[in-house]
Amino acid sequence: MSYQEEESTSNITVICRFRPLNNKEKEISHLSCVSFPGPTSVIVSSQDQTPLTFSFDKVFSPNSKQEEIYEYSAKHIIESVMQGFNGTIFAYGQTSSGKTYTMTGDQADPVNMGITPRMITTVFDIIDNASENVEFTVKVSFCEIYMEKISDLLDTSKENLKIRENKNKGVYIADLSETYVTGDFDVHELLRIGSLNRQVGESNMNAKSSRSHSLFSLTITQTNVETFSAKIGKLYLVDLAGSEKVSKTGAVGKRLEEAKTINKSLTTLGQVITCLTDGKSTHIPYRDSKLTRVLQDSLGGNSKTTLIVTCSPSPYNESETIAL
Ligand SMILES: Nc1ncnc2c1ncn2[C@@H]1O[C@H](COP(=O)(O)OP(=O)(O)OP(=O)(O)O)[C@@H](O)[C@H]1O
Repeated sequence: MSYQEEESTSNITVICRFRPLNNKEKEISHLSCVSFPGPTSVIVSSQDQTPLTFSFDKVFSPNSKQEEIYEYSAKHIIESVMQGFNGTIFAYGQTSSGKTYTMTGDQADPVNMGITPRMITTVFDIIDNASENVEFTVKVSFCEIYMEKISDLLDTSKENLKIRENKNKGVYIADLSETYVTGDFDVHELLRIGSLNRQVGESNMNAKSSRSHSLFSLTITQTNVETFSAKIGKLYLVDLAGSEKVSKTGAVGKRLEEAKTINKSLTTLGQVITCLTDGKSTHIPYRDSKLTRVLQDSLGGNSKTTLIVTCSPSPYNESETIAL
């Protein structure tokens, strides 16, 4: 996916976040291959070519805090979901670039907490402070897409679930469990349990690498008890499987097949986002992967999307950083 020198249209915000160098990278070199000339651009230096400048709606350096990322990427999405629209936040990047840290982080630590737990808390703060005329119901689903198969992370007996579409529900996953919740504690607990069920594997670059795309969703229905008018907003929080160069991750056999499937679905996501942002495409290839098909109603139309591209600042990963 390439996002160079382009402004995003209003419904899709693309930000880029660099994590600090990790110990393995420091052993190779303490130097970073990136510099930040301004809040919306990054320069990636390379040994072989002239430095390249990339522009995003916002670029976050390795010093950035979880709270800043949340404020910029997520707050406007919650407002939109509470008005009855759909919203999606993705983290996209190379293995070990900080996707899970950005999306989930340390749920128990207020400083290192990622976007998802912060959003959960905010949603229930808004509900608690809403007018008494409005009744809310909130339901949670959590699934993963692994090797193009959808499994329920909140009920592990449900595997290979099918995608369906009808006029009332739009595109949905048949039989996926939906758990009604009454407070943020319940949702944090479901997030914790579901995360433990996620497919992980070991690669050369990350001992607990996420090999699936995980999709955590909150559906919020608000009914005005005087007028009986209702609005429904759906929020998807998506932690994508790592994009990677197969040679570097040491993938063979099953891991190689995983990597190919992951890279194919990420390519489709890139194509869908490019079609949505260029404003010219008449055909959007949602059906080319399960991920984009499931998210069809949450990517196009009136929905709001933030794509967070996570990157390593190390020269060791410079070619992947440029490729993103
Ligand atoms: N911004 C950051 N600040 C501090 N530590 C970070 C940051 N981003 C990532 N890390 C740390 O780097 C390691 C790898 O991050 P993480 O697991 O989030 O990567 P990932 O992109 O989700 O990888 P994978 O695709 O393999 O699952 C973790 O130990 C994480 O805590």
